[in-house]
Amino acid sequence: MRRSDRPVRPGRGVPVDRRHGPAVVRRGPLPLLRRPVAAAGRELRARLYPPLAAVTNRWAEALGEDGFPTDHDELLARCAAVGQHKPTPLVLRYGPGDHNRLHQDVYGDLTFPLQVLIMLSTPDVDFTGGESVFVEQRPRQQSRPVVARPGLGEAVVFPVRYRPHRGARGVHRVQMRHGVSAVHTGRRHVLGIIFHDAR
Ligand SMILES: O=C(O)CCC(=O)C(=O)O
Ligand SMILES: [Fe+2]
Repeated sequence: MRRSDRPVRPGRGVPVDRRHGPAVVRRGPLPLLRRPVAAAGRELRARLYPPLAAVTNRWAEALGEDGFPTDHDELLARCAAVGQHKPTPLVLRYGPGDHNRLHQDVYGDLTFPLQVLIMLSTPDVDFTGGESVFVEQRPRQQSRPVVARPGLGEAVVFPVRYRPHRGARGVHRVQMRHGVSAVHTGRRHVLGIIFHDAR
């Protein structure tokens, strides 16, 4: 199958709730992906990949897992070999009331462990609300939230599923999910870059 510029699927991740009067309409943040954005997303993805692969390979070593190729084309070839052909970079648009439930962007057997979001709007000017939320789940502990408010053009790099943590009994996985708190006013645009393709 040819890789296309179409978004993977509407509202990557899990749908958000959006209230229209008395009815609750469930829909995801609107995926907007036009050709130039797709091309920019692909180039960014390839250029951001090598230093992140170096980090994930240190993680893999610490956790006793298999590592990842140092070249993004090689990762995409491995994705294709397991049926993951669809490109995943996506521009998401959130309007008032839109949010994104806590989720993990896993789209097949092959998951590259880090992903990136790049803020395309100016917080407090273009929108209010709409914080990026990350929740860590450590074994036998209560969940720990972390909130990020990237400015226009700023990026956040975060784990797709888990990160290594050195505890008293060695290195273990700390699970992580991410989402977005409700946008109160305005429009919030984000470029989401996931390095593995989707099934
Ligand atoms: O809009 C955001 O801050 C995060 C969107 C998201 O779920 C992603 O980029 O995977
Ligand atoms: Fe996501």
